Parts: sequence; structure tokens; C-alpha cells
Amino acid sequence: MNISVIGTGSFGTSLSMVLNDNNNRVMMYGRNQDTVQEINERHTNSRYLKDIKLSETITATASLKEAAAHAELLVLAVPVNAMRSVASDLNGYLEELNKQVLVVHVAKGLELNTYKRVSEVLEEVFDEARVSDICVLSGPSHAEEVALKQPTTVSTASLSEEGAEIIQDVFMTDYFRVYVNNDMVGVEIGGALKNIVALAVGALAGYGFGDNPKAAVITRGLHEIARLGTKLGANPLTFLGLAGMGDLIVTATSQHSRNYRCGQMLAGGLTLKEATEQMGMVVEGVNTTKAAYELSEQHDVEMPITKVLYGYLFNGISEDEAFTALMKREKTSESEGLKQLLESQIKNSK
Ligand SMILES: NC(=O)C1=CN([C@@H]2O[C@H](COP(=O)(O)OP(=O)(O)OC[C@H]3O[C@@H](n4cnc5c(N)ncnc54)[C@H](OP(=O)(O)O)[C@@H]3O)[C@@H](O)[C@H]2O)C=CC1
Ligand SMILES: O=C(CO)COP(=O)(O)O
Repeated sequence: MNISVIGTGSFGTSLSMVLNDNNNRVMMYGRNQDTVQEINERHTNSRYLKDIKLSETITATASLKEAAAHAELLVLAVPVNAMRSVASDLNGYLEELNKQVLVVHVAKGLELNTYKRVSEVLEEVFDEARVSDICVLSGPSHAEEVALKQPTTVSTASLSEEGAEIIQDVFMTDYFRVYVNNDMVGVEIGGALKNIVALAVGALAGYGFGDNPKAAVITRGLHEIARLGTKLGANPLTFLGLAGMGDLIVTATSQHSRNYRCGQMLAGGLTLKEATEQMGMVVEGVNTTKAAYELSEQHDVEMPITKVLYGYLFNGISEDEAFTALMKREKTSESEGLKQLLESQIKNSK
């Protein structure tokens, strides 16, 4: 298949390698002319994936129109905050070229201000005649490990059923295994909200907290994700899968994770601005904490960890205040919470 990968960052580059290994004709689009030239001439992308050699059959362009012209499938691998404008430009070129493509995005976050999932943004931006389906690919998949062909498993979901099955075929290699999931909302919410938990756990690590509080935040964080996700129409069981628990584990326990490392940097005394600038790559959890907190208020969903992280990131509350706020909450029942999730699932599936 002719595939254009939009975004020459960490994940766009490693997914291009997967797709190329699967005998697709891959063209990458990047806005940075130097990166495009490096990929074409040296077959490396040293800013994002050190010591990795790309196949010479992967080409790159700085022309979004050329990428649109090449594509039967568009893989959107830019940060959430760039998705609307990039998709809108692509839609214009598809219109001009009078063609239709399949679209899959891999971004993990919610749009700031609108609180929309990425597929909702894409559905809004692309004209119906220009896209055959809109899909998501998500799960525990650090770009650095995908590029090293470490065995990796992910989920894909789509608006209609066929899209996800095509994505499964196109991406699946002997080291990259793709599962179809019919819960678009759950797959996107799981991928987006695990970044909040990863930031919080990274901060815990940075302050020198032990394994007990980390396990507490990961487990109770997953409950929060499931609570908000279910309210938005997801199946709570999705959060036990690759796009939920799987991605939460890989992100909240790993030095590869930019969200985790950002939390560590904040605990080390950097400001949010300093930490994100120093990272030089997207830290989706920052905007998503804001969006998820505001969404939880709007939907009256209890998300204590998200609320505390929101206070820590944006209102300067200290780690002691954060812990007091979490540990001194009113007594509650774990089994009652699980029961409510199951009841929501029954309600959603009716
Ligand atoms: N890295 C990972 O392990 C994984 C990442 N993801 C998700 O994939 C998405 C992309 O992440 P990742 O590749 O890691 O991010 P990076 O920060 O590594 O790269 C982002 C890329 O997007 C490009 N970009 C940003 N804004 C625009 C724009 N307006 N127009 C065109 N290109 C733009 C950047 O260009 P430039 O280089 O010029 O700045 C860069 O090439 C995120 O939502 C992330 O959560 C999902 C799974 C794994
Ligand atoms: O989503 C990821 C792995 O699945 C990568 O997470 P970070 O964006 O925190 O690096």
C-alpha cells in the first residue's frame, strides 16, 4: 500500500520502519527541511531516534501536498495540538487532488478547550468524501523500542468496522502485533489519560517516594480513567486491555516515557516551561491533565489524582498538599466503585 506518515518525530519514524518492513511504500512528511534531508540522504533521524538506521526505501518530503498525493493511507503522527490544522491542510489537498484515503492517527491526548478525542477532531475536519474511515492505533509502544523491533502489541479501532481490519493487516509484522478493538472511545481515552498518571508517577519517583505510592497512583489512576471513559461512552473492559492497563504500565514505569520524565524534572525543581522545553519532544499529559480535569468537572466525575495533578501543574500546590488532599479524602469503598463501572457498562451496552 502507498502510505504517507505525517510527522517525522519519534513515533512517526518508528512506525514508518514497521510499515516499510511490511512491504508498504512509505513516504514521511516533515515540516523540518533538515530532518527531511537527513532521512533522504543519510537514512537516519538523529534528533528523534539516535543510532537507528532507516531503510533506504523510506523517503521523506517537506511537501504536504506530495504526501497527500502519494497516500492511500495517511498515518497522522503529530501531537494532538497540531492535529486540527494538519488535518485541515490535508483535507484541502485531498479535495484538490479529488481523492479519498483511509486515515489512522496515533496521538494520545485530548484537544485543549474542546476536550475532543482526536477522532472527533478528524471527523469534524475531513469532508466525508475524502476519507473512507478514521482509525486509531494505540497501546504500549515506546517508539525507541519499536525501532529496535522489540515485540510490541497495540490495539486499533475505527469508526466503521472495516478500517480497523485494514490497519491490522497493514501494520502487523512478526514483531508488531495489532489487535482489533471495537471501542473507539475507550481506546482513545485510555491512550490519552494514561499520560496524566505517568506524569504523576514520574513526579513521585522524582521526590524519592517508594513503590507503594506508585502502585497506588497507577491503580487508582486506572479507576479514574475508567470512570471518565465510561461516562463518555467507553466500555470499562477496554481499560483492562492494551490501550488501558497496557499503556499505563509501559508509560508510568519507564524512563522512555516523556510524561514520566517530565514529572521527574518537575520534582527536581524545573518549572513546567523549563521541563517541556528541555524535553524537546511532546509531553501530551500536560494539556490532557487540563482537558480531563475540566471534563471531569463538567461531567461530575470524581478524578482526585487528575485534580491534584492539575493543582500541582497549574496552581502551584506542593507535593505535601497533593498527598494530603489524596490521603485525607472521605472514606470510600473499592468494591462500590467497581460495581458502578459494571453498571455503567450494562447501561452503555443497552
Ligand atoms: N513516542 C512514542 O513512543 C509514542 C508517541 N505516541 C503519540 O504520537 C504523537 C506524536 O508523538 P511523537 O512522535 O513521539 O512526538 P515527537 O515530539 O517525537 O515528534 C512530533 C513530530 O510532530 C511534528 N509536528 C509538530 N507540530 C507539527 C505541525 N504543526 N505540522 C507538522 N508537523 C508537526 C514535529 O515536527 P518538528 O520535528 O519539526 O518539531 C515532530 O516531527 C503524540 O500524540 C504521542 O503521544 C504514541 C505512541 C508512542
Ligand atoms: O505512549 C507512549 C508509549 O506507549 C509514549 O509515552 P510518552 O509520550 O510519555 O513518551
